Amino acid sequence: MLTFVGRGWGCARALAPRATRTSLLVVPGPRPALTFGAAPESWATDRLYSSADLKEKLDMSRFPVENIRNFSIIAHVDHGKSTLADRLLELTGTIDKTKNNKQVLDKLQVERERGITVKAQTASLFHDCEGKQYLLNLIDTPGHVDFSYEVSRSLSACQGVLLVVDANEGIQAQTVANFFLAFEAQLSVIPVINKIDLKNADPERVENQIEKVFDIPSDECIKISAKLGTNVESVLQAIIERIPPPKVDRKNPLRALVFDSTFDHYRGVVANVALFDGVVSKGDKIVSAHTQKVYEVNEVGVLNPNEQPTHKLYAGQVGYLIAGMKDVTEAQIGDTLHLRKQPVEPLPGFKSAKPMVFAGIYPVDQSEYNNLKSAIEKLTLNDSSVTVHRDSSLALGAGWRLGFLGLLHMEVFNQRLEQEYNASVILTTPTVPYKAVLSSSKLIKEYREKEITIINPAQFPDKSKVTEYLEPVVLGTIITPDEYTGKIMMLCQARRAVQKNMMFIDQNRVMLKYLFPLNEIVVDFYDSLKSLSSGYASFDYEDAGYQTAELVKMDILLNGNIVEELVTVVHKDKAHSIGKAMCERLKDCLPRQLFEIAIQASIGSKIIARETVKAYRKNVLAKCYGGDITRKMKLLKRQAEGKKKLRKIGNIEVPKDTFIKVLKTQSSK
Ligand SMILES: Nc1nc2c(ncn2[C@@H]2O[C@H](COP(=O)(O)OP(=O)(O)OP(=O)(O)O)[C@@H](O)[C@H]2O)c(=O)[nH]1
Repeated sequence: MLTFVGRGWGCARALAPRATRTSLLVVPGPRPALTFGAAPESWATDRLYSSADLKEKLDMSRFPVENIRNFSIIAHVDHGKSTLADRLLELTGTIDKTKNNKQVLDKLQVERERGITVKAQTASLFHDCEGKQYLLNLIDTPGHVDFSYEVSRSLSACQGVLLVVDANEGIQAQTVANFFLAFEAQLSVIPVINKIDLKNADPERVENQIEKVFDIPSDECIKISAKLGTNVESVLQAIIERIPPPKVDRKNPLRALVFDSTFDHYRGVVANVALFDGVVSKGDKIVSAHTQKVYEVNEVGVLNPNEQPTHKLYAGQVGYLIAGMKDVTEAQIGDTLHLRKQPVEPLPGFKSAKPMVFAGIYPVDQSEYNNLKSAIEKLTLNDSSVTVHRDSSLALGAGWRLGFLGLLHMEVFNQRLEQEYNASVILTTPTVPYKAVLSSSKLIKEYREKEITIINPAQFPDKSKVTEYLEPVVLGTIITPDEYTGKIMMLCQARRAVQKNMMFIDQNRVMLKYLFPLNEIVVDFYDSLKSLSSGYASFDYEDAGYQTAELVKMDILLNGNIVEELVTVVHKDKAHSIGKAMCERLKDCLPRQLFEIAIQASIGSKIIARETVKAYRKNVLAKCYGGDITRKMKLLKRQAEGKKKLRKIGNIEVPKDTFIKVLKTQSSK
């Protein structure tokens, strides 16, 4: 068993907002050094390092607690968090003002390619205002529901938030979810209406929504264009005036919360810390409350926005610390660090992750097992919301079963494995964690408990050995223009959802609450919702426990051989339509081969759907008339390389991406 399974040693966070929210249950982790490539040229690091006032800038004692503001920027996806962060970095001189500053805090390749934030990023800004020098610690957070664990974790280091709302789109589902995270953590909320430059912007309507839904007086809203920089100074002013300084005591012994960390191949763990009490300096001997291991602090500093060493860090401040932690298990997010001779009561830390979907992951080639193991270890250190269990399969060999917070999370993790670690993997059908109450005494003895959680469909116990099956449910929030309500209600019904609430948030926007079986929304609900509503509806969900369900295990077979990647658990009433859809989709995706292929969906020995792929011979040499042997050799070599990307099931060769394509249809029926 890998050591990082169930790293949620940490205790329930006292401040925990929305205890049931999925995102809260997570202990995210550090980024690897690989992601810290060269900083964008626009970063003014040279200026900071070489300027005459460098020494003065890095003396953190010049920021008394009352001059510190710790805040996060939270919002629905694409409402402009990272763009506002850019403007704040520019306004405070942290980065030079150039036209090239676009989401500079989104450092990962996957973030830049997808145009989304997946990892919260910290930056310390030095700001002079009315003769006082302020230290503003900004945390830019992701907007997508799959990454909202980053939001909840970031909030533990803050006293306030900027709640950014798009002036055209208005309040969306993640706006509501993020507001409640901040509200329940008792943080000051500054509503910022962004994109007022847009032609269809209607800031007054959004102000009214904010007043109605969040009970925040409309005159507290700040209207800006982060893109053009319009009125962003008012945001800086509001941060100073409306967010309280942290409540800390520098005279107490050191108490530092590790709220994030990265892994550097040369320096080991770089921990992001928020100091709740005391002071930490280079050379201090510190202790991890979790492991009780002692370390010497090699470096402390602030992120401005990249690392800048300082002499010390003081309570109330947020920065980084390097103390020679070399092993992945030493870098626990949520840990409390204290001085060796001054033990303290540990901070509450964070709850462990509660994965919403599980998928098997296997090396394409078993000889790559150890490389993949090391890549997964490093990446889960970077993102410890991923849970890892060792797994093996007859067809796929040794591998792991990973738990993710959603499908986008799974895709991003897979993309990062490929991009940052050059790993080539096979992913199996994502499944939600079902439960079974066992009736078979043999099984109860084997599992040593009556109620088991099933994260691998291959281990789904037969109906004859079970009293009942349970499926996870979530409370979903949908916000949509009124005209789409009817269609959306039909979609929800088709997904076996039960309506819980409905309210108008303004004259033509509706907020719907539904209880959904998790497996009905995990794969493609969001895509269907977006296409039904021409992109206008938004969706967010939180954990709502379990309900009984009639479940069956469904196999997909190719010429009688079970495709391990596609074994899935489905609701009894949907087995036929899902099986049929998967067979049809496989037929579309499978390349024709030299012989006929029968694609079948079965429940036990009962075949419930079938499709056939006709035989076909792909002769890559067909176009090579005459005797150009080098050209023929080239084509044959290319064909051989292509075969490496294939998976063999019986004698059938299946391209790796076929299964991912097929999975997309799984819950659409
Ligand atoms: N017109 C206009 N566009 C803006 C403004 N602010 C941001 N945008 C654009 O909105 C898009 C999303 O901006 P981001 O800053 O990446 O949004 P985000 O909230 O950080 O996105 P996620 O991190 O993925 O949730 C980008 O194309 C920005 O250029 C604005 O004030 N006006």
